[in-house]
This record gives sequence, structure tokens and C-alpha cells, in this order.
Amino acid sequence: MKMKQKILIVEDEFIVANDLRIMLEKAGYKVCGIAPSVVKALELIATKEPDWILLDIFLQGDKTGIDLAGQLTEMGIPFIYISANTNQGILEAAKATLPYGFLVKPFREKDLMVMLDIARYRHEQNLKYNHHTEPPIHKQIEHIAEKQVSISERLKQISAALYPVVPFDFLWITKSNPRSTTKDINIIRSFDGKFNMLNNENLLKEVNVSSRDFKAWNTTALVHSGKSIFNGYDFRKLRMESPWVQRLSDHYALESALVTEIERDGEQFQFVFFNHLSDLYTKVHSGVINQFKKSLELVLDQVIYGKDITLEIPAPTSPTLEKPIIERENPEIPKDFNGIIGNSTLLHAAFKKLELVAPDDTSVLILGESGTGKEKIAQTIHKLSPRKNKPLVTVNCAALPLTLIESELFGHEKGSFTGANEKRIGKFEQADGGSIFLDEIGELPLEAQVKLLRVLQEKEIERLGGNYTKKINVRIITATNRNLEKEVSEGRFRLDLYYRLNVFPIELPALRQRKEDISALVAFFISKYGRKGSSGVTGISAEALQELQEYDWPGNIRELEHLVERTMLLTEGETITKIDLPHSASATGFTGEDHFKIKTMEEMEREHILNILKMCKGKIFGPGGAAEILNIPSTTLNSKIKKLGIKFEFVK
Ligand SMILES: Nc1ncnc2c1ncn2[C@@H]1O[C@H](COP(=O)(O)OP(=O)(O)OP(=O)(O)O)[C@@H](O)[C@H]1O
Repeated sequence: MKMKQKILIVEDEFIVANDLRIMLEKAGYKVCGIAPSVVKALELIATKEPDWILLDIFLQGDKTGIDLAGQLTEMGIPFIYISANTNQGILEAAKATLPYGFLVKPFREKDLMVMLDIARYRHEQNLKYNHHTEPPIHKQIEHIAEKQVSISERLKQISAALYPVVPFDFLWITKSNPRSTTKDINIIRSFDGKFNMLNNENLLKEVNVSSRDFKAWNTTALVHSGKSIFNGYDFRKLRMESPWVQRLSDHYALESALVTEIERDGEQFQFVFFNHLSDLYTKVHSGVINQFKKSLELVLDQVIYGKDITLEIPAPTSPTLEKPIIERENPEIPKDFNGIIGNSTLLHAAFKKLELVAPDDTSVLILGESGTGKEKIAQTIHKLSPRKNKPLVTVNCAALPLTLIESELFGHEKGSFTGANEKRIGKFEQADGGSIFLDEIGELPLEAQVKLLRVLQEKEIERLGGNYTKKINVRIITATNRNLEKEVSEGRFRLDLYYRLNVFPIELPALRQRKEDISALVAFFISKYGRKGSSGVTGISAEALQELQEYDWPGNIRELEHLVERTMLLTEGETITKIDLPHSASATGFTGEDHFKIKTMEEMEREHILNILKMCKGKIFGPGGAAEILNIPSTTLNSKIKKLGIKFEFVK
């Protein structure tokens, strides 16, 4: 008989805590204490040494469950949140602490037990691989801070990493002591979720303030007397005290702020996060930002402090046409990992995980946008596993008609449905002894999900329309470019299956997150297509490469590969000097011919919104903003913009 698992309940509502205790004890767990506050929880952890913690978010005292979570991770104690709070910002902040689960109150006894069961299973797997699922956000920030890309690119990436846990529309980083605005950094989030950086000079122009006024206002960091959260009345007071904050908040329709101070070498810096939602920030956010202080220090050291801020991307050093910077004849053909090119830290993190898991039978879930190389990774996992001499069967779940998917995967008996003239061996049976790669797993219909769960749990398949079951031995590798958590929350994907598949996730970065790999990839593709075809291209000019590095790559490596191949065919000399990158004009639907096209209502709506956005120079909120002109709430406009796929570049 196994030792009973000891659980500590951290919950300030006695009735809920007691209820939980009864359920857990009934299921055979030992409840080693109930703590209504973080302080009490730490005391009980020291004396009772719990195996698991069930953690509420808002507790007695000024510390939240999320504050405690950071310490739990350091102590290596696994935890699950149990909270009634489903505010998106708080969920994201909770997620960033890497819990083993999140249960929303009220819940059924069964939900709790399933969640605990799966969490324990995942924890065992994690201990085995000694890792957590993804690098925590502070690690991501530190990694970006040290990247060899421009300061503004790093700050944009850091903003994107921070955003899920501390959402903001405007971030002002300023030196508060000794007071100075010369090194101010202003980061603005545009409505399409991109971050743009402005120095003070440009920002003053944008918000229409003369530098004389700015100086006269003696604009300095906020006097915040130790307070960090500014909602409602506090925010209005802040506005009254600072004309600069007033101007910013009028222009960007900002309604709340969160402030944190960081000291470096006797100088005090202030990070001020602003949001257009009122009452957005809570002590959860200030707790999170406190946990990130060390990373923010690094950002100041590496990215800002002691350096001149230039927002311009440095001009390419040698924009030569004659001297291509990548040459096939003298090829620095990049080193690769089983045919996968890339040297960025993000990709290396994925390789490391891959090497770790490949020899085992553990299921792997590969996450990444389309074209990031998920299939390549799946092939490599198989190649590096003891199953390498057995088949790797690939199934694209999105490419199969719903009606056929089950028979394709699990096989069918003759006559089991109309058209089933012959018995069919399913893909799982074909893969017996080897691996199966289920691409686009998010597309799998619910009935097939049940069967897949059965394969994972019982290691057996059942053909359609028969009593035929067979034990099989298949390693399952899945991939998706969808947000599976969202699919789960919307009822399209089974939670239990998600947890089983997500035991070992490998995240593949989008190409835009690892632009440092672009030149190696281009060199690789030039060499690949040069050898194959008749193109005489051997290199690319620095300018053209720079252009590639500035592009966003929605189609990732697949798009880059096709573009290089196409450009090589169109290039007459040896060096690619001109690249025909997709332009926003055609994407906006503003080509000349469009005048004569019959347009759908959606197209009309899109065009009208675009026109207004252009008129307002992209301003959505506040006076003179597009929402006001269109007479709809800004939130509605924002969701229309998203739905209609309007991108910020189209507005410029
Ligand atoms: N790191 C890499 N080095 C070299 N080639 C790569 C790399 N990553 C991807 N590719 C190439 O890019 C193309 C797309 O890769 P792949 O099909 O593996 O992407 P995917 O993420 O599975 O895409 P989808 O989600 O659309 O199925 C392939 O031709 C692949 O060979």
C-alpha cells in the first residue's frame, strides 16, 4: 500500500476549505492542514511537508496565492490553483507560475479528483525528466535581454513576454533618482498586439506636446509614495498631479497604472505600466512584477543602463552587391541538428528537450505555428529513438474527412459501414512497434479523441464495427498550431486527453522570435536549391538579408523556404539583391481592380474600418479615435479588427 499523499489546503474561506478536506479524505488523501494566508501556509509547509498544495488566489493578508506560487516552485512543491476568479489577467498571471492545474470554483468532486490524478501523473513524468513544461517568463526575459539583436527589438520581445502576466498598453521606463528623462523608454502596444518603441522626441510629436511644455512641466517619474497600484480615484489623482500622465492617458485612453521601482548602482528607475481598462491591476500583478525584479534589473543592465538609446536599426555594414554576405562556394553551410537549421537559444531549448525525450516512449506534443518545422521535429524524435527501424506513420488529422478519420486511424471490419467493402488496417496498427505522428491533433473529432485516450491508457485499439481489439505498442507524437487550452475551455477538446498528450510539450518558436537564424536558413536554402536546380545564385546581399530580417514571417520557415526558392529562379546574377516580400497593399484589398468587384458585407466593413483607422492614424480609443467616429464601443471595434484580420501595417 502506497503512502497517503499529504495535501495542504491554502484557502481563506473556511466552508470551502472544509468541503475540500472532506472530499480529499474520502478519496484517500491526507489533509495535513488548512491555511487562510500565505504566512500560515509557509509555517505549515515547514512543519508538515506536504506533497501537494491546493491554492486559492485571494487570501487573508496582503500576499496572494500567486506570490506563494513562486516560493513553492523554488521549494519544488507542486500545486494546483482552486479559485473562483476567472479574470483573464489573473488567469494568465497564474499560468505563468506553472501550476499543475487550475480548477474554477464551484467544481464537482469528480473534477477535483481527475485534476489531481492527472496532475500527479504529470508530476511523476516531470520528475523523471527533471524539467518544467516551458521556460518560466523570467527566464525568457533574461534570455531576450542577452540576445544579439537591436535594443528596440529586445525591448519589443521583452514586452511581448511580459504582456501575458502584466498586460499593458503603454510602458514608461524612466529614471526617477537622480531625476532625468533623457533615457526614457516608451513602449506602446498597438491594437494588433505589436509593441512599438518611441523615444521622447517622437512621443512628444505623437501626443502633440511641445518640448518646451514638456520641460516646463518638469516631467519626472511618478511620486507614488510607495503605492504600486493606481486604479479609479488613485489614477485620477495621479493624472491631476502630472500633466504628462494626463496627456498620455488622454491620448491613449489609459485608465490604470502599475508602478515598480528598481535600483541600479545607486540610481532609481521606474517601470510604469498603463492600461486602458480601469481597475485592471491588482496585487496579483504587483506580486508578479516583484517576482520579476531580478529580470528587470538585467533588462536595465543589458539593454538600457549606460547605453545610448537609438531606435534606428543600424545600417547594414557592407551593403555590397558584389560581395554577397552568404556564398555557396565558400559556404558557411550552417551546422544543423539532424537537418534542422538554427542556432538560436529558443531552438536549442527545443533540441535539448527533444534529445531528452527521444529515447523514451513518452508521448510528445509539439506546439508551434504552421511552418515552424513540427513535422521535422517529429521525424527526428523517431529517428533518435530505439524505434527508428520500425515505421513512422504520419497522419494529418485536418486532411481527413470527419466521417473517415476513425476508420483511418483504428481500421474497420468489412461491412461496418456503407462503403466498407474490405477490412481495413488502421494507421495505429500499421505503426505497431514504431511511432505515429498525429499532426493537427486539435482537429480530431471528439469521438476519435475517446478512442485515442483508450490507446494511451489501455494500449489497445478497437476496429470499427467489430469486436476486434488488439494490444499495440505505438509511441504517440502529436502536433498542433492551435491553442489546445482554448479548445479545451470551449469544449472541443477533452481535458483528460489534453493532459495525457501534454506530458512532454516541445514548443517551436516562430521565425519572428528567432530572427538571428534567418541568415543560416537562407544560406541553407540557397545551397539546397542551388544544388537541385539551374539557378546560379550563390549568395544574398546584406540589404536583401536585412529586408528578410525585418519581415514578420507569418508562414514561418515554409514561407522563407518558398520565397528563397522563388527568388533564386527570378534572380539573374549570382547574388540575390531584391526580394519580393508580400506587401500589405494587396492584402488590404485596396488594389485598383477592386473598384469593380462585388464585395461582401464583410469586405465592405473591413474596408470602411480601415479607412477610418487610416484617418485616425490608428487611434482607436478616446476622443477622435476610430471607435468614437464609428460610434461603437472600442472593445467591439477591437474584436472586429481582430476578426477581420486588419493589421497595423495596413493602417500606415
Ligand atoms: N529548422 C529548419 N531547418 C531547415 N528546414 C526547415 C526547418 N524547419 C522547417 N523546415 C522546412 O520548412 C518546411 C515546413 O516544415 P514542417 O512541415 O516541418 O512545418 P510544420 O510546423 O509541420 O507545418 P504545418 O503546421 O503547416 O504542418 C519544410 O520544408 C521543412 O523541411
